[in-house]
Amino acid sequence: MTDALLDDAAQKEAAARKASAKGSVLYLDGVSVSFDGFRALNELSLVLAPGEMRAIIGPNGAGKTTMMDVITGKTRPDEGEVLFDGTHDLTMLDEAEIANLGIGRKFQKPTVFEFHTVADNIRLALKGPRTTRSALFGARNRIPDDAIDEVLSRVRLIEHRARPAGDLSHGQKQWLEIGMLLAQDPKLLLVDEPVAGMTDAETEDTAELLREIATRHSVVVVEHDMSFVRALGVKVTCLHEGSVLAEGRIDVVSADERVIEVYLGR
Ligand SMILES: Nc1ncnc2c1ncn2[C@@H]1O[C@H](COP(=O)(O)OP(=O)(O)OP(=O)(O)O)[C@@H](O)[C@H]1O
Repeated sequence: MTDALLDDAAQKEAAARKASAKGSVLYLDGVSVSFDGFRALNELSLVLAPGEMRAIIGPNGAGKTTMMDVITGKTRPDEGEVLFDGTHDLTMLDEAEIANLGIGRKFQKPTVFEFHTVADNIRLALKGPRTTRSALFGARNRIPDDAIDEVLSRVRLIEHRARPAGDLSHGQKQWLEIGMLLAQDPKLLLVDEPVAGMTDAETEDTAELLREIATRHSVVVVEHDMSFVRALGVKVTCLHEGSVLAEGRIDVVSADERVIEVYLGR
């Protein structure tokens, strides 16, 4: 292709992306973030459709965490647009405001309340006043057990409801934390490396769990485990040096020479 044709194609792509902002749940366009002159995100653009689950892959330092930090308001971009639901400009909001809009994030390490029961962990997370005290002794005691059990069934922990969360396996703690997020009924769920440290069986169950979750919520999941990403069966975005290197079906992305060179072939 000539330079003129390439410019034309890039402009058409940008125009199509712009048009897709309206109906999207998440829209990033030309997002850049620098740390001391180093570009962690470099004109990153990404569009997530309502109800879509997207897997984000890419080598260490590609910008995956920084992208999640920008979406959740932890990091402000130097430039670029970040829209939620086509209307909310996330670059103007703080972390609490973004969480209240319905964006939930699960970090890699599970952070459950180890000394509380599994059921009480969900009780704490269900909508209502936010202090632990009021959650356990006040308003949230009136949350019907049915609501708690519904979440626990979804995350496969119903049989463990009365156990202290600290007794759960690593994988079960991850599910409990996902359950705590689901209890808040977020519109968009951001999940960072959910299967790191899990057994093969737990990894398979987590893929199934996320597929179920994606029937009711939009999901962005960052993960290095390619068999897990394959099991999700969703569109994949490979980041490299802060930009999208390749995007599409996993079999296409994983066969891309550039993806093999910078990531999979290592
Ligand atoms: N607060 C910061 N200050 C300086 N540099 C940072 C900061 N946060 C991230 N970086 C740098 O930005 C780049 C992107 O980092 P990021 O954590 O987003 O990558 P990643 O794709 O999540 O990597 P990994 O797979 O290792 O988690 C890295 O080179 C990192 O060192």
